[in-house]
Amino acid sequence: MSTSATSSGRRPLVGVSFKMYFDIPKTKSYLDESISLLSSNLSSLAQPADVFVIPDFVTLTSVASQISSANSTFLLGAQDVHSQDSGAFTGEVSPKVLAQAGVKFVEIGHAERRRYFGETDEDVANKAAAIAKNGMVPLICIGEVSKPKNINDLSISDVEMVVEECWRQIRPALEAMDNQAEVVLAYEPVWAIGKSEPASPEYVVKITKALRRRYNKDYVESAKGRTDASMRILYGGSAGPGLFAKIREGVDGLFLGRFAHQPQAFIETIKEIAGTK
Ligand SMILES: O=C[C@H](O)COP(=O)(O)O
Repeated sequence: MSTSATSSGRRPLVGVSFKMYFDIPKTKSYLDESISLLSSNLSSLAQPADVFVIPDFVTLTSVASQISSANSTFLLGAQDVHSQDSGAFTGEVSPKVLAQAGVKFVEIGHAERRRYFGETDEDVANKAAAIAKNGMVPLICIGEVSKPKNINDLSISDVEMVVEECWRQIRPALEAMDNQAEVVLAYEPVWAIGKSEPASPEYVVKITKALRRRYNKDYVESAKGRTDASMRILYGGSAGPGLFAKIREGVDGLFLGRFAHQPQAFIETIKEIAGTK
């Protein structure tokens, strides 16, 4: 796909994480089918989009080989990383090695890593800086833990409270990175992950628009040297085909999980985000 930007200056972005759902044969067959489907649909896409897949660490290099031997436009992601390039950190994975393996996006701060493995905002900030230093893009997951009580009738201060909770998770990372570094925010309300349906489109648009306003106020208009184009926002949390059109006002794409674990559903969602001719 070409690298030209959309009118917003931000290229659409969509990707899927396999979390720990796929075994080795499933990862291979999923990629084979998705690569073939994407390549046969590529010429019908209305605009260029960045499309990534995030396998587990064991299959990362074989997925990289599958992508490159098929000359596919898929980009590679990783589910986590350590903040140091090398050292005595048994069981961890180096950002330098991920970059050597061809990784472009590194997911950090996912709600499951925060909840089960104690990842903190400080860890996320250190990892974000290491990812950017190694020439990759941090995909920083943020989101409020609890569903607001009056979700269908949010006041300005309700929205501000959610944004504040998210902003506490992202600010240390933005401060730790070079101002020129590109970043992706995956806004995933924790209460909407792993459910049968996503947060309501109205809610997602309100929060994601407010997140972008906050970013522009704090980092673009304040002359901190960041640009509007250097941060893309994705929505994640039980997202799938049919959602993007309803929330496109607030986001640059989707971060998919279970509802893109069938290649056909993944490709359908990519087509919705890039548009078709
Ligand atoms: O990493 C992806 C997100 O956590 C969403 O997962 P899900 O769509 O299966 O809820």
